[in-house]
Amino acid sequence: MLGVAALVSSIALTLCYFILVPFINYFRDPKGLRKYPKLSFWSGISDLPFIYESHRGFRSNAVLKAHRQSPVVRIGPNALSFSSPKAIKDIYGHNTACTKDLFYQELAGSHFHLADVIDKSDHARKRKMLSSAYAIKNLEGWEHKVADMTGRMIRAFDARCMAPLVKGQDPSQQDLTVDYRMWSNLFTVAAIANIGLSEDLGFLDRGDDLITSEAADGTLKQVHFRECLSATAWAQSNLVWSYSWYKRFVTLSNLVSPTYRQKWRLNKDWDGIVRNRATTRFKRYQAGEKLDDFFTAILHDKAGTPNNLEWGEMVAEVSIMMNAGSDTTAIAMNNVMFLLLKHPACLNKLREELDGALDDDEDVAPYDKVKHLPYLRACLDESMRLLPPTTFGLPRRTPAEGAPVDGDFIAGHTSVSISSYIAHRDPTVFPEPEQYRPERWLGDAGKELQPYFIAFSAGARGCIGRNISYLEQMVVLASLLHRYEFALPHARWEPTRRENFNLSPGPMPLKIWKRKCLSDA
Ligand code: HEM
Repeated sequence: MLGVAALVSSIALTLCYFILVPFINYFRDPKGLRKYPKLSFWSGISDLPFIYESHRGFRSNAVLKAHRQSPVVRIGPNALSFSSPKAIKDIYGHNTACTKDLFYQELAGSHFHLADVIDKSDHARKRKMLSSAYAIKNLEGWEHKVADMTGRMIRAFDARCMAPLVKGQDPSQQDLTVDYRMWSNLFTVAAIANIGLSEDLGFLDRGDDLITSEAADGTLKQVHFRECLSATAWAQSNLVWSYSWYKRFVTLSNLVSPTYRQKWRLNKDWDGIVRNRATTRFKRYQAGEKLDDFFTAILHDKAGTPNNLEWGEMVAEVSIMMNAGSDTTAIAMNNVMFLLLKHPACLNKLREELDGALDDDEDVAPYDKVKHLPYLRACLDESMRLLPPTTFGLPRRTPAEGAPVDGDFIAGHTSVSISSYIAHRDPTVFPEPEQYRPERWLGDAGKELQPYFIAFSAGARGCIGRNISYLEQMVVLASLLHRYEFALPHARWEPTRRENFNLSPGPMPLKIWKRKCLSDA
């Protein structure tokens, strides 16, 4: 009898917690959020509709459609999405009163890293520690590492070159020898491992991403880097949106879903990859090796004074470096190649610029020769405008006393965000936003667009790695387009795309052959 009573009361309590309390809160509306249109009928009551959209694979596109009705959309009981470019400064600008939202805390490991730390002074400490390593003046120091990786990519691509494509024909299946999505990712992981940890992963020489993962007990095994990182992003980006329930969702998904079980297992392997990178590099430091890389900046300042970080914090910084430092740039590289192949007039114009700047026999484009090429930069920026690698609305939290956003007063402790995918489609700033038009970035008109370009976010929490990313993107794209021709499988070919935290394209098989003018030279 007692058992039945306990069961009934726990069901009643659960129903009350999940249904009654959210309903009451919705109608009480203490923050005045009910006036905003909702992403879906239930979005004011529960985060589950947003979690459902995540599983469908392209949240930002669903939010974009909702923004056609309103510049502010309620995407969860406590979460607003903005679309107006005016909201950028309020949410992300240098003087914003908003902080990173609880989202970052939920996803953090035992220690915060530069990207997920919430406390502003702790962030300032970390950013100061790492800023010299990432500074623009240090790019020269990293250029030879990027050049080395580009040279290896060229060797791999030379070996996969086919006979030129016959005009008017599509490549045959066996001629599609380069999965550019994979190769650009092998490149960025290998490059950041070299720049960040002085480690040679050999990915570009072998053409695979096999890497050692180290369990907490020291057991080692070989895993695939891309599979582990992508499974982690898939699972986390599906479930995190109901912050207070996230940890329970992780447990539950592990119990009931074989797919999730597999993803969380790969997530452990991802942690093991990071652990092994950190322990491997630390052993070299202990052995007295003096290495010029980001890890050195984590260990001590330029004068050699130790930073005395806890081991967990060092591992966390290695984690964000290997993650943010590889996935985003690889997506950007893939997208710009795709868009240029889809827009031959832009590709020809870029080739003309590159051929004017580079010698015929130059394999790897020297950064000095390409860094100021206006059309190259315009092609990259237009690609990151149309398809920003990181598409989701980066969640910020209003301060306790509330804050103005886009002319509205938003109550305290509310989650606010603006997705770059949406902001970059504002036709008042970017006319014909769905068109790939690098020309819009040229000259003074192009400079005026910069405050509305948020692929790297903005303000104090903007991307610290953007200079490294431009270095990699420019050198690789210039070198490859100068040396090769590429063809997509056919004229209407499109990649699959899934939005985890980044908008991740699927494989992009290409045919590749040497450019005639160069092979004749
Ligand atoms: C196309 C390439 C890249 C894109 C689109 C990109 C985008 C972004 C964005 C949107 C943020 C803000 C994240 C947030 O607020 O949650 C960010 C922050 C960050 N990015 Fe990047 N990123 C790129 C390349 C890189 C590279 C190459 C590195 C490292 C080498 C890097 C390291 C970081 C770090 C550490 C942060 C946190 C900065 C802070 O909070 O102070 N990123 N990035």
